[in-house]
Amino acid sequence: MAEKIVIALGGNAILQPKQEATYENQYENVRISTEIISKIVKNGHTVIVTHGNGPQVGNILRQNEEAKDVVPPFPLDVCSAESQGFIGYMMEQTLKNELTKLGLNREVVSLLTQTEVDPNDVAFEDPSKPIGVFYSEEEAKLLAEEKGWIVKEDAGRGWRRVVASPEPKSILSSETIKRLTDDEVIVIAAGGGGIPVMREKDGRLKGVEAVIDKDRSAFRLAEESKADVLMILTDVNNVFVNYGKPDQKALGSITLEEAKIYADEGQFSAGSMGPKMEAAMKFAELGGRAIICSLGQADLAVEGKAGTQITKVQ
Ligand SMILES: Nc1ncnc2c1ncn2[C@@H]1O[C@H](COP(=O)(O)OP(=O)(O)O)[C@@H](O)[C@H]1O
Ligand SMILES: NC(=O)OP(=O)(O)O
Repeated sequence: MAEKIVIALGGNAILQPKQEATYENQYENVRISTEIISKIVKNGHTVIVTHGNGPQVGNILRQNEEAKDVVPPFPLDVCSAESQGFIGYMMEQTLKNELTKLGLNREVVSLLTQTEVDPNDVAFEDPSKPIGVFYSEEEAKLLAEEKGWIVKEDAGRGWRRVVASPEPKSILSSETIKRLTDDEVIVIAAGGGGIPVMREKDGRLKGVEAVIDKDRSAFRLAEESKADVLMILTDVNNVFVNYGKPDQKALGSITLEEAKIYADEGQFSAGSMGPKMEAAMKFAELGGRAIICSLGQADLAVEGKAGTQITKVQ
């Protein structure tokens, strides 16, 4: 059965933590991702692709700060737009090339997308979104002192700069995205969670200095574009219970009720699997099928043969 699938690509799909952030490295990673996505399209499904931008937006912000005496720096929402632009460019180009290789002549378009947030969101008081590269605790604390950054430990992987990450209220171009997908166009949208914007009292839009979590905005995108499937791709084949312990167990097909029990037990870490499971559970609550799996098993997972699959009822 042909389905409309929102595919959210994790940060690792664009840049692995130990890789240098060169254009070439990121382009090749994106090409590998789009090679797999093109197989899903070949199997007859409609896809909307979204992606993270944590490492990239952090690096762009840093470039702005380091060059501030030569070129005036841009605010974080503009850095977010820049990262969405360059990742979208790589994705649009590689996806088109991979589809052509498979003999598919499909239109691919990358939309610079704004995401509305609430300016009074409590998240502004407690920055939590890691961006940029990883540091040792010592380096991070030194940078925090020198540059006035807020730094935090990132899910056991090292220390990173953090910025505010408000909840996405709505994806501003979701109606257009829906129309394009109804017309069989493959859309890349809301990259990096979308550019955070707020509405002034008179209704005008204004940029907000923050970075939205892409798993949360992927849920909004799936909800608003009326997708059948929300698929979150990361670097593990499945979600696990007792992750990292000798008795860890991979989750296959589970119900929303089971997922809620595991979430209440604290099985999903706040900075990594937590937001993915939160998005997946919200989507399952709406009656859709949510999948969390690795990039390499994405096409199998769509057919229900891999990954963690969450639905309201089995
Ligand atoms: N319960 C769990 N099951 C599987 N992976 C988990 C779990 N808890 C934490 N993780 C970690 O979550 C990571 C994926 O989250 P993250 O690195 O933020 O994803 P991405 O950057 O791909 O969006 C995995 O590499 C794994 O180390
Ligand atoms: N915006 C965002 O969530 O990016 P990452 O997935 O790269 O952290």
